[in-house]
Amino acid sequence: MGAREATETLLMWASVGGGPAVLCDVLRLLRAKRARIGRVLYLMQAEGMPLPAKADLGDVELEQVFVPLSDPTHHTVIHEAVRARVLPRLRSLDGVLHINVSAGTPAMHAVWLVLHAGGAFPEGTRLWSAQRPKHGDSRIDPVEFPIRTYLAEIRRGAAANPSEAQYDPDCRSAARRYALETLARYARLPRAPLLLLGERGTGKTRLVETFVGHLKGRSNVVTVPCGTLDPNLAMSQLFGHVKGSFTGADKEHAGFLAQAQGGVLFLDEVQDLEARVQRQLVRVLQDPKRRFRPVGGTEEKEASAEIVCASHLSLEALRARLDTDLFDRVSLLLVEIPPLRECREDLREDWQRVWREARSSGELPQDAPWNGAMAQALGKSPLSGNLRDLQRLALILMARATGGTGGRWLEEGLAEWQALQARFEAVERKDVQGEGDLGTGTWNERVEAFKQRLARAAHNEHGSYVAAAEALAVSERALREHAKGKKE
Ligand SMILES: Nc1ncnc2c1ncn2[C@@H]1O[C@H](COP(=O)(O)OP(=O)(O)OP(=O)(O)O)[C@@H](O)[C@H]1O
Repeated sequence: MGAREATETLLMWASVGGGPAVLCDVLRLLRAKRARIGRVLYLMQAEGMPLPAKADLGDVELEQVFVPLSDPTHHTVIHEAVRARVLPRLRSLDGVLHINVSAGTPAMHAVWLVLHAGGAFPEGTRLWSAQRPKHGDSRIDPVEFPIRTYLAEIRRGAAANPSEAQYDPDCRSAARRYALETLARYARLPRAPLLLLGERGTGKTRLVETFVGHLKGRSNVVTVPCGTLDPNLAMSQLFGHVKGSFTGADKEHAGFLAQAQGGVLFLDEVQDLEARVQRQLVRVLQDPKRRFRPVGGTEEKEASAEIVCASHLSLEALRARLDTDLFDRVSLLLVEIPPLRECREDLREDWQRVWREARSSGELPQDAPWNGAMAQALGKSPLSGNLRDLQRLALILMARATGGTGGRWLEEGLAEWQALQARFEAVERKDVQGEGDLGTGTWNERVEAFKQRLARAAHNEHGSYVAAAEALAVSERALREHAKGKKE
């Protein structure tokens, strides 16, 4: 078979014990399995290891890749070396990649399998296990351990113990790095309530459920989207109730706070809690043991839970919506998660993460598509829906890529996303500016209401009160006061 026809690649370690004979054996056995190997990436731990004779290789091109290993039995050392020296070479491959996992130490086998499970190799990669017994014939068998098995294992582990931080604290943008570093510092403090503010879709919920839970060493994170609590039952939903405490309470109910015992109670959109619940929470927060009384109960219970709150509102708007005592207690430690438009240096990484999560089919590329037009479109979009705008783009592109709409799916999908974005951005602007609705009341009340909307719109447009005040040549304080609806 000529090298021009053969498009498949074999990747394997140079066997220290077996030498070139192992490679020739593997090539022969793969050929018998109808693999059309035209190229071999031959990984060598030390320079000067023997190579097969040209005649034994025939048309197969051999590319030596020197991967120095200080310790070939150490998983981390091997993993790092392979990531740095081998994976970048795989970008240029066409055709199927075959990997012989058998040559090398057990640590090397494990690294191939983990990389495969993590999706580091091109779609369609085949793993092989080759054996050369002292007696009898050599053989090569497919590694029968499908990726799904690993992934299921990883997901099971992650669900039971979400210890992996989803955010990369080494992010590029100064704004996000500052926020994450502050969050990490604060989250390590036991029993200190934490408040996260950030626009919708900046990933607050995910951050609390993974990063904060992990930093606090508490895997049990009970998330309560406060707006979903039933106004009549909110007290019981949060603090529980005893049997018979109200009509329909035919058995005792523990409530979210008790469920978060020893873990984290995450109150998302905390301003949506009704006033009575807010008052009750004040009591819980001022007690280091987090004691509370279930509805209808006489005895207090103790929930040694950490409390984290989040809101998409600005600090000013949150202050206006929360009970003052509650606001004072939950806002002791504040972290503001910046919107994506203030972290554009991280955009490509964010896009890659969102793509990987949204990727629903093995037919789709593992790596998020990227070109100049996309960089430009994403770079200039206000991305007011934050990660959700990226999710929309991923879904539009995926629908086109899998829908058989031809080769221009990327350009056409991008144009479709831009058109939709324009619609959503317009809705967002109207929402902030209250376009078409000039309110009711006296002239002065309407003027005040209008100033409030103007101040909020300026904040939204410029990303912060400082920037908005500078652009409009007004004092930052005045702008904040207007946004709060406070008269001068
Ligand atoms: N690091 C991440 N990588 C990929 N997707 C993410 C990441 N963080 C969050 N997401 C996804 O982005 C979306 C928004 O995240 P999340 O719900 O955590 O944001 P939020 O700030 O709590 O917004 P909202 O209050 O609107 O729910 C979710 O669909 C979530 O799954």
